Amino acid sequence: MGKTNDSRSPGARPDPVRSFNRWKKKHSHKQSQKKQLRKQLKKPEWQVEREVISRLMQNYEKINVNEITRFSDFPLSKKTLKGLQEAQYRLVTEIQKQTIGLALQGKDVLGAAKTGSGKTLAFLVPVLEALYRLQWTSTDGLGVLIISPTRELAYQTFEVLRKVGKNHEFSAGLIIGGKDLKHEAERINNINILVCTPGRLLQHMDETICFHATNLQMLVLDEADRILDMGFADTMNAIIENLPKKRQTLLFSATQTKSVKDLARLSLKNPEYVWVHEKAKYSTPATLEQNYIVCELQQKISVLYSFLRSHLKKKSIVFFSSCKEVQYLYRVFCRLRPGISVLALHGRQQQMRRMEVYNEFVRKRAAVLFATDIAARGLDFPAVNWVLQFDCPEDANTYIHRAGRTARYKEDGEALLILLPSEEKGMVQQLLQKKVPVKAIKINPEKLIDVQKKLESFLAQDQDLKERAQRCFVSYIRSVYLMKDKEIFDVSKLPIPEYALSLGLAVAPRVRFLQKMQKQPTRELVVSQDNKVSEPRAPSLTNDEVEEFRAYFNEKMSILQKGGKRAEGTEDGLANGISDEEEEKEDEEEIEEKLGKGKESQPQFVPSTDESWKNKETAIHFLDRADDEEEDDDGLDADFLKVKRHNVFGLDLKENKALQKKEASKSSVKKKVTKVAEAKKVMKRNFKVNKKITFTDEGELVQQWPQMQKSVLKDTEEEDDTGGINLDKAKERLQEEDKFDKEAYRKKIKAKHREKRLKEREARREASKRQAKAKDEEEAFLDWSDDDDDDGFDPSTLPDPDKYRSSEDSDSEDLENKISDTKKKQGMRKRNNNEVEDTGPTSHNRKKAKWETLEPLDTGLSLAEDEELVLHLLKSQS
Ligand SMILES: Nc1ncnc2c1ncn2[C@@H]1O[C@H](COP(=O)(O)OP(=O)(O)OP(=O)(O)O)[C@@H](O)[C@H]1O
Repeated sequence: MGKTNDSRSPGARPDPVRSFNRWKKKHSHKQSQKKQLRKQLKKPEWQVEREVISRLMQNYEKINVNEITRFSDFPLSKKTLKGLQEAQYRLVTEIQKQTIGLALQGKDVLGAAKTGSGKTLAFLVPVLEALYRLQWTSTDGLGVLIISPTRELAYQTFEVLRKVGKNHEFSAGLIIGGKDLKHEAERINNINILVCTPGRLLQHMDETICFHATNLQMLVLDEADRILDMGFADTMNAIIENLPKKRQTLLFSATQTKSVKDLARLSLKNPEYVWVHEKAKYSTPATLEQNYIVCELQQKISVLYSFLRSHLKKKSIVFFSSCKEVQYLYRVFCRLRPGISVLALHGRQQQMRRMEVYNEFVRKRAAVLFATDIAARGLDFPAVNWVLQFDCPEDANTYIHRAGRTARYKEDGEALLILLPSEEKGMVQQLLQKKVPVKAIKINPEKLIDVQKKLESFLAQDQDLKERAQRCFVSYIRSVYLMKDKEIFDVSKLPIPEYALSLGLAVAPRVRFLQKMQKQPTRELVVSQDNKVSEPRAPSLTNDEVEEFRAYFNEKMSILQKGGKRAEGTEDGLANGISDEEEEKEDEEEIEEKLGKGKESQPQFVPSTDESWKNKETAIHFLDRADDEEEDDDGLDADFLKVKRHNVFGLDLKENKALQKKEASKSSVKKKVTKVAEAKKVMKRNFKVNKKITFTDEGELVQQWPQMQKSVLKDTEEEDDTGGINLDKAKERLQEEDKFDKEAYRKKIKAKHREKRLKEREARREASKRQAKAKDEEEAFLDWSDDDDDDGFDPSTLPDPDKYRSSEDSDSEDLENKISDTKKKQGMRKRNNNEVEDTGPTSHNRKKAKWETLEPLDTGLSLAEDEELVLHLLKSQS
């Protein structure tokens, strides 16, 4: 026993626990060393990304269009692919297949494909990849510019960009008109991808100090042919000037521009033309069924109403040529209650309203949208069944874009074009040339519902609607008049009175430009005849002519004032074809053109030596233009008119005189002369105001005009008046002056009243005198005591004391006192009686009371004689 086991003895096995712990320690140390090493070796994320990018870029060259069916077949970033997948985009469309590869390779691309074929993604994918390739961050500023012709299209593109690019870190911004410029200006510098309309972009380029595009990598023009056409020419040229020359440019449209001149402006480098459907049989989607009907202008509204009544469960877009047509017909159709919800979209609406309408129409399953051409291009409303072209489009391209709002991306759709008999031949020909398969169909007359009477009754009740109808009328005629293709659009063939009736108007409004067009030769004749007469014509102007003359100035001034504010919103007008802002712009151009014509024609008519003829000629030109201006007025709101008219009277005559004196070339801009300016002028010339001074009877001088200041503050004011006007003092002085005037007025009134009172009293006295005289003495004798009023007492009614007591003055005095005492006593008693008898004493009672209170008079006669006397007196009284 007592045997111990020594574990440390040599040869004994080591303790496994201890050795494990030692191993564990070593191992963990090695692991941490390895970890540290790995950490040191690990590349930064950007570096890894760069490697991925370079691998992707190597694959760009290997892209084989024929092998691509899906987006994932392209060498795209994971972030873009994820975004596409999440938005349910997997298979590529033809235009995407053919252009994305080229764009990834950095080439300039001109892409054209039918409407609804997916061109938006064809440029958005390369946009995202371009910035990804460059590892763009928010601090790098603006990298890509996407320009759209309309606000709605820009908004739609921006939404798709947000959806597809949501996994990228770039910032994207939407810059369109109708929002606060300042608000946009604060954010614009942090935007990497900017979706915008041309007008608004240029405004920022001009007005936002820190906005620049020096780092721009890519420029995209959606609906490129539209953006590069004449309408946007100036704006786009200015924008391009601000962009770096070294950049990639992508142009997309369903109707692509082939103009070398247009493309030269963009300085494209060996661009790749991709016309996906160039060899296709038709230039419109195969799933789109297209028909046209021919009907008279006056039938069109009834046709539209009948169409809507038979398509209540469908979603339709109806295109009109001008905003005013949309505005009027929208209201009328809302009142007609066709049984389907009616919406309106046009360039005159507020931006918020436009967005609301856009979103509402996207959401609705069945509805009809009345629109101008702002909705013709690019908009991707889902599930539109019908596109109706109420007014003939400007050209075949506009037709294609309008019709393309239906039958998008493999969906079906139908398009119906309404043509006037005069438009049929030319338009159908154009469409066939453009490979648009349209078939003529006929209206079923049994299904046609005539709404003219209803419209007439609406207008009879509603003045505002009537005015809208008039504007609609003029606007439509003008749109036809301004169309370029005169083979299709012939304004002289329009049934004008019938058209007015169809709008509900009993009388066709005067369309002055048409009248002028018809009268042109006559006017010239008149002028040349007048030319032989030496009498100036101006004095023979009628009042109406003078009014028109004034209206011309007014309109001209308003146009000149508007001049500087046209940048914003230009895109909408341009997108409208012939509508809104474009209408106005064209009006302005027309006016300017006529001004120019006027200048040129003046020497022809005006003998240079005869000044009066210059005046006459000026008047003639103005009247010409006033004709046109009324046409413009049709397009303006009643408030503005009021404002304009208000301006007229301050300007016209001065303008007239100035124009008569100066040459026509200098007449375009006149500075408005204000009353203040005129007053200053007078002050400068040191003119003195005439005074009117009169003399009083006392020979005092009284200044009657200008009125003299009377208040005490006068002197101090004069002392203080060292320079300028002290407003506070002037106010104080006026208040004092006011008090002074009021006091004087009060005194005057008081004196007047006093005088009146005195006159009245005098009149009363006179009347009572006359009354008294008229009564005989007896009566006067009996009545004297009845007189309450001391003033009314007439001493002449008393018996002449001289007759009885001529020498007894003291006695007579006593008698008088007696009488007065008696009178006083009587008066007192009478007052007492009055207090007792509410009803008041009758004259009989009063007399009785008087007799009762009289002291017995000693006549010196016997009682019998006294009685005799009394009886006699009583008899004579009765
Ligand atoms: N690869 C795709 N897969 C599925 N749907 C697609 C694809 N590409 C586009 N689309 C859908 O097709 C519709 C039309 O696309 P998009 O608006 O880009 O046409 P577009 O060619 O630009 O038309 P437009 O000429 O009228 O402007 C959209 O609804 C879009 O979501």
